[in-house]
Amino acid sequence: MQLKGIQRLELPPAADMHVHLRQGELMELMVPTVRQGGVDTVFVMPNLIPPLTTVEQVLEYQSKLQSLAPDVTFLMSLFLHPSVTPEVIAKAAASGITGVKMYPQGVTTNSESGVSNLESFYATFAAMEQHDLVLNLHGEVLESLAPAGTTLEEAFLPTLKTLHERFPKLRIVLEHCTTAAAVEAVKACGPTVGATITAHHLYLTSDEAHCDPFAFCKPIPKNPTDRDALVRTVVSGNPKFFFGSDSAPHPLQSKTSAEKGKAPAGVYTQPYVTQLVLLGLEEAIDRGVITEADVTEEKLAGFLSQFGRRFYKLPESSGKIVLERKGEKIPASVSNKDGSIEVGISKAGTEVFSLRWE
Ligand SMILES: O=C1C[C@@H](C(=O)O)NC(=O)N1
Repeated sequence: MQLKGIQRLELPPAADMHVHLRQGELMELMVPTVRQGGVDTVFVMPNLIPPLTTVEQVLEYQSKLQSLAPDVTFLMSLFLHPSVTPEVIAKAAASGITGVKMYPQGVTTNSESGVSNLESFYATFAAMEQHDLVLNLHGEVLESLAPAGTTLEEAFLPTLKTLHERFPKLRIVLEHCTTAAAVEAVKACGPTVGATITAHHLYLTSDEAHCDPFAFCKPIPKNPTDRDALVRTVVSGNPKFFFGSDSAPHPLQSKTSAEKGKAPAGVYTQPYVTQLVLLGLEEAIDRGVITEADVTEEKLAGFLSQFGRRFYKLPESSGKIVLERKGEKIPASVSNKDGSIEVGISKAGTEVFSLRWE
């Protein structure tokens, strides 16, 4: 296959192992965009207001999502908090909850009740290891804790190693990894440690993220070398790395009216998420970072669909998505019927594959 020249491409539906679907009216607008982007399975983040710290809250949220999209599989997570005790973990496992997300306190959107001391959660992690729940890490330290010259993500990597050594059977996902160093750190761990890679970190760098509010997110995109290391990882066929878009919608108004550098963090990619991964690879071919021969259907299916399902112990999807070049361009935004909520989409105006389900 020659990605740049190909007119039609068939793939298994994507499994997007890191999504923000929000709540209320914004959730109602977001949920239908999951399948629009070619995705049939999502791992849903719990950083709502208030954060989802009880099994009951998570199950109630799941049933709302499920009623909005009966044909999507919603894998659910708890927000790591002192109230998530080993007893809560046992109950979560019995209720079909998949994972627990760790947000360092204050590092990103709705993470004010996040974690300031990981060691205080070791009993919870031991229970997660015992009940086979996944630990999902927002792998960054607070700016005040990062040594000069190190990224917030690189400063977190020793913690990943410590957790893996201490809990070798605990499945851990380093979410939305953005640096070559993070890729190497994940490779150095055993098979219980994996990582998600987003679409937008395959095409954004810090230059764009600092001047365009629609490219601003956490972790901040890094330099071209890091971006290109992520692209190479996607086409490497290494099953430790799988797709998780971190699609993070914020009302357009909050992005455009914020003072420079103060916009809420989050890049919204969900309605075109499969196409945006392909676009990231196409741009990398143009830059000479990878070649046409590096991108095969097998590797795309592995990264987008199979590796994530395998890590989460799910069966493969029986569905199919078809991507065709028809001159479709990404619209500027999605909005609800009465226009009261509008969310800007990443890479608006760019020509991408059209996607349909078969
Ligand atoms: O980790 C996160 C959270 C997300 C959000 O908006 O919830 N936005 C981000 O950019 N990164």
